[in-house]
Amino acid sequence: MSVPPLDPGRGPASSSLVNLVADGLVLPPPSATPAPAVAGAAALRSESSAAAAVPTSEPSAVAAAAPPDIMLRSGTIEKIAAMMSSSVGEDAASHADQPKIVDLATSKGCSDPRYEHFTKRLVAHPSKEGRLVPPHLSEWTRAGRFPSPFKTNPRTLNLGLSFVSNNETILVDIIGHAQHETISREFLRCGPRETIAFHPQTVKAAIVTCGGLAPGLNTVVRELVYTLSRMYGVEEVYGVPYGYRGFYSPNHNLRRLTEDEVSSIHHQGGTVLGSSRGGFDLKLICDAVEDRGLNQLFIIGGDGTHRGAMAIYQELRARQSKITVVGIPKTVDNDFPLIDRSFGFDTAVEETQRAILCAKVEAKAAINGLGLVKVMGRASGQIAMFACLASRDVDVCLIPEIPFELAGPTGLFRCVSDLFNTQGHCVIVVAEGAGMELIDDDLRSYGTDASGNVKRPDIGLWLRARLNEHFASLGRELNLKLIDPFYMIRSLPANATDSLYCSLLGQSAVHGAMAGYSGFSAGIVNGHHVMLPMTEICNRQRTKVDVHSRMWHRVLACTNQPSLCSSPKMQPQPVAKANAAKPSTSMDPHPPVSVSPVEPPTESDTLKSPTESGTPEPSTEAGAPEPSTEAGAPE
Ligand SMILES: Nc1ncnc2c1ncn2[C@@H]1O[C@H](COP(=O)(O)OP(=O)(O)O)[C@@H](O)[C@H]1O
Ligand SMILES: O=P(O)(O)OC[C@H]1O[C@](O)(COP(=O)(O)O)[C@@H](O)[C@@H]1O
Repeated sequence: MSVPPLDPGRGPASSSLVNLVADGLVLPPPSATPAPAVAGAAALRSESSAAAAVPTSEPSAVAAAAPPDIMLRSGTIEKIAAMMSSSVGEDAASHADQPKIVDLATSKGCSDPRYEHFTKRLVAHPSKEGRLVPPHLSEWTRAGRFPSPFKTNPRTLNLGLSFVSNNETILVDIIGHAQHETISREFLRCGPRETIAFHPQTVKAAIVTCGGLAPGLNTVVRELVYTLSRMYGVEEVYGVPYGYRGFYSPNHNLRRLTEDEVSSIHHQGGTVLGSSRGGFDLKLICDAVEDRGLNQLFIIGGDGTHRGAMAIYQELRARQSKITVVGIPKTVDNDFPLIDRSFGFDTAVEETQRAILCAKVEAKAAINGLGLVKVMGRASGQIAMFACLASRDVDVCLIPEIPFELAGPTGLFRCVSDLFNTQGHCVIVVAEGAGMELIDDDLRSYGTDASGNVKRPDIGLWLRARLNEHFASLGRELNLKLIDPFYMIRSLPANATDSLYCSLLGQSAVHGAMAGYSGFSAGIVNGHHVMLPMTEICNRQRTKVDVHSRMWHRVLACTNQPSLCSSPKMQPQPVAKANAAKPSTSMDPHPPVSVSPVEPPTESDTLKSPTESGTPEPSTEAGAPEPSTEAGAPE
């Protein structure tokens, strides 16, 4: 594929900020430099010749990358208010699009009642720290400045209309309160930039997929290849086999990825590149990247992968390499911090519903039928929670964030008995990390996987054994069917929603890399695609279900399940603040997989037998007290 000619012409002034500058309402940045004139495509055959042709100096490159502070002249608010259409005051979404016209210092002086809410509620963070801008190559190396090929490539000419400026941000904290102002952090918006940092013919991109599978991995890979190649004219894109180790392993070669090669991969589940856990060796990876002349890395993975990507970014930056490191968040568990949701989650929930329906059918067809469905989610109950809500066929949802008891008047055994009494059957969904507080300390974990994730006993098998034992001891019939769609829900190709999401993620990642941003991940926040600095991601814990949230209350309303835990010290703690940063910023070589959100149970809490830890149940189906059962070791 030939490289589209590059043209020095400027694109249309798409940003409202540009118009405000033109109108003299917003002061331009002191060092704002017009886009450089470029001789033409021939002059850009190599980046070095292009760099010579373009009057690129370090300060101007920085100016292009770092958004200027926006200063407002006094009285500006009124002028802007007068300029804006009357519809703006009525639509919260359009407010969110215009956060920066608010000046905290002068907002009180805004007399237009239409902007009262606007100034109170949607205030961009006044400090620079609140504007979470990802690093840019120009901060440590000589970044190129080239006009985007969108301006002249006949196939993408119209895309020039959708350029995004470095001043467009998305507010993170968007819930307004009448009583006080909401000061929001901002992320830089994704999208094609007018000026790019790489000449497309010099790009040597590599894509790697790490960790567990998620629906849509191949769709992301395909979109990365297509965006690089079709939108920018990049010719060299490589796939790294089997995760991080594929960068340096003598047993595997990088695989050239062309449009033809990847055109149909989105119809397959899994990842055509292969994936793995473990194998992260910072020096070997960075040396291999430099030796192979790679200059754009697209790293698709979860929180572990991102800690690795962050380390790679930091190391390459320290080496002053002109290499961008871009992450794309992946985890089927949907517990990646900051983003609205992770790709593949929707597909996984949809597939889980099928298992739930199957459980329901089996349960209803039997005397005292119990359908038990075990789903993924070692630290977070997101899949279980959303699948329960979506299917509406579940009686009990068990998640890692909420401890539960088996015996006693509020325990699971009693709850199941009651359901048999009232409706003759029941359906339970359990997330893999749930119930760990019931399992003896020595059996709760058995080592770690190659990435350092703690291995847990199978809660589905364990619960089945306990329930069977309990009902057998009562002499009461139980027909329990354990349905384990564990790997089935993540090995599918993406559904339509996830597929679209994956495509946009791939495009966002490429636009950011071509613009010269690094150490960031493309993600969706409040419905908009943004660049999340990796520091922000790596300083946060995985997202957990907040049991005091409205979403969990919806689950309780949907399942009608009682509290399954009477012990006050085992009550779940509120999630202090969603996406709250960890106190420490240090890299954690093997991040602990936190399963229990409450203080670890003491020995007396650990289940020896249900009756030891709970009150005997007052009645059985026949009205007699249920005898105790023995809790054995997990299977
Ligand atoms: N703290 C870390 N620092 C560097 N690399 C890590 C770290 N944690 C995990 N990795 C690497 O990231 C890759 C994927 O990690 P893993 O935890 O298996 O999946 P995920 O990224 O989905 O959480 C593995 O190759 C692993 O070695
Ligand atoms: O058997 P594997 O490959 O280790 O995967 C199991 C784990 O993968 C997960 O889906 C999460 O994987 P990631 O963290 O890599 O996204 C967990 O829910 C599950 O415990």
